[in-house]
Amino acid sequence: MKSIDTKYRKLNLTGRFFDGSKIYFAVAVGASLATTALNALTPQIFRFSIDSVLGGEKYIYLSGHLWVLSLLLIGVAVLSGISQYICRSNTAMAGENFAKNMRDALFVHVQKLPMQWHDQNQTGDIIQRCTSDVEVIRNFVVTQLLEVFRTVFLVVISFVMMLYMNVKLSLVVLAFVPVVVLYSAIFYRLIAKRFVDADEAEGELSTVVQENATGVRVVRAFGREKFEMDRFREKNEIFARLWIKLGTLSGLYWGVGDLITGFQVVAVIVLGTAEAVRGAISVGEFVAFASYNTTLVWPIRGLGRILSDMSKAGVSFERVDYIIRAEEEAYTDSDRRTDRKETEGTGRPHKFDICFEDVNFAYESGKEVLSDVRFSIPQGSAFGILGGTGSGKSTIVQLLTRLYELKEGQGRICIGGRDIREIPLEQLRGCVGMVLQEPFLYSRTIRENIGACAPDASMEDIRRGAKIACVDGSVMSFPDGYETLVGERGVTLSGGQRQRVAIARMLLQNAPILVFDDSLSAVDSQTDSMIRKALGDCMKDATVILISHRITTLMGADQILVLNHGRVEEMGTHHELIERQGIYRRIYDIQMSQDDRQQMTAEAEECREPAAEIHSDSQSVSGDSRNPAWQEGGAEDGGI
Ligand SMILES: Nc1ncnc2c1ncn2[C@@H]1O[C@H](COP(=O)(O)OP(=O)(O)OP(=O)(O)O)[C@@H](O)[C@H]1O
Repeated sequence: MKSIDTKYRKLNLTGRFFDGSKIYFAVAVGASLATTALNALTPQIFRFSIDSVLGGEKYIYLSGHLWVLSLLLIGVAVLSGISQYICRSNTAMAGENFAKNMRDALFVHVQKLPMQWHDQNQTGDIIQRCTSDVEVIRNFVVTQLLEVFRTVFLVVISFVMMLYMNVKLSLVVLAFVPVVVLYSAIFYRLIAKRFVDADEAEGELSTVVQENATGVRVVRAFGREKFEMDRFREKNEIFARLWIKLGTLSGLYWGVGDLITGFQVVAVIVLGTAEAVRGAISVGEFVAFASYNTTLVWPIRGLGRILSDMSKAGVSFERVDYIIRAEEEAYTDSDRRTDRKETEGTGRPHKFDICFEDVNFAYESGKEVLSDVRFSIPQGSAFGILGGTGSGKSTIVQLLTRLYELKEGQGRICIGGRDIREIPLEQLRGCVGMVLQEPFLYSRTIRENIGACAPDASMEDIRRGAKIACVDGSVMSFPDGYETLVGERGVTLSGGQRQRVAIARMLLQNAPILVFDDSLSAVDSQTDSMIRKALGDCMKDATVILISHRITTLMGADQILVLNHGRVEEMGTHHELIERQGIYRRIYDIQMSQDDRQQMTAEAEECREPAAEIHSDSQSVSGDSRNPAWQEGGAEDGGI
């Protein structure tokens, strides 16, 4: 039952990806059959040509018309060439369309898969499923499937001709067919499992390469080259060994196959010669028969290749289907609405206060990461979150944007009084601008990176965002300015520059809720303070969530939440928390040694006379002090 279901899914999937290519495929099949039919005529022309010379009385009428046979041969060759061309060009179009549809569908689907799915699947393996597996399927569906049609037609047509010429010899040929088919089927079963192993080994090898290419700095910094080389060698060894086994098996298949077909050809030649000597068959007929036999032998032998390709394609189908089958992010009823008008209760929220109500959360691994988390953030205020590594700070913002979903009974998160599960995902995420500690930058120019979320942004807008994020000066110092190409994941920029480019990108998104997830960690305290001041100026209405390990980054927030092992330990303003003598106070004391306090005072003084780059950046940030909370933070920085 399961296998019928799987086969049906495969057919369904194939049909779906053939959209727009069916006509090309049909023309290719038609042209291939025409070529086969034309080729089947050639042995008959040879037969009549030979018999007209050697065949005596019976064919005497042809001897004066050999030129007609020559013309026929030329005509068949020309027509065969034309139909070959039509077949190949249409096959290429059908194949490329098919693969394109498949890649499109996979890419779009992967975009919609939940974070849990991405957590459980390796990037290298996903890439392989979307590229080489698609190629294997394309190759089979377009090339081999066509071959199946051609083979069946060729076998039928050749066999009819052979039967027509000599029944006894035809039966000899026929006797070998089940042997070859059975042999191919056994081979197919043997090889199928090995293809699964080889494909999986390739996925693992790709993952090692991908991880090393992206993590090259870490590998070098920790001197992990040898370890990584050994890891690669091990995977490479397994991969090579599996393909060698496959190659050996294939060699055995073709060797034994050659032997079987060799026997068949010998049998036909010996018996055919005897029949010709006996006069039961003319020399021309014998030559034509041998020719049909040869054309018949190869496609039947090719059945093994078709079956082995089928097994490869079957494995690749499973792997691609694994992605297609994966459920997309949990969409609520409101997500499915096509009418995205801003009607009450369905569209984008109108208010942006945030409320976490008794939130408990665990990832797939099962351990509870957040327990009874309860807090609210009024619209337009700044909210700081402080907590140790792994205390659940990032989880809070991942839940806010529904990158991970709260299940029934795990509490509620509201924006503007509405449960976020009722807000369409697109609208929800459009409301929240986020900068991560290690922001991802595209391998494009800085201008394109900053404008990535705002396609209509002008150069002026881009520079305004960059100035607020205090990165305009650095960018302008590059020879190519905003056209500077950022290497993969921004490797040509420093960590702090990457964070600031990401902040500029977020600013252009114009979101009413802004989340800074430890996103000022790579900039120095002075620049951190400058950026916060500039942001405070221009983001007066935004609801801001600041996550940081640095008390100076958080102290100006209206409320600060201290998270300890997923629980709310303390909450209040900086002054309240200092007075409380709890964890916050202890961290404050550790971070603010007397020396630091003095240094901070000096830095704050300097802030009033910023360094060249920062000065030029900050000067361009216009406006008065409009976000009291943030400005207060700046003042406190200065005041200590
Ligand atoms: N995708 C995930 N799948 C499973 N567990 C996760 C996942 N993301 C985080 N965790 C676990 O959840 C806990 C909280 O992680 P989280 O990233 O929220 O902490 P954090 O306070 O932001 O830490 P840091 O300050 O180091 O960034 C950690 O124990 C972490 O291992």
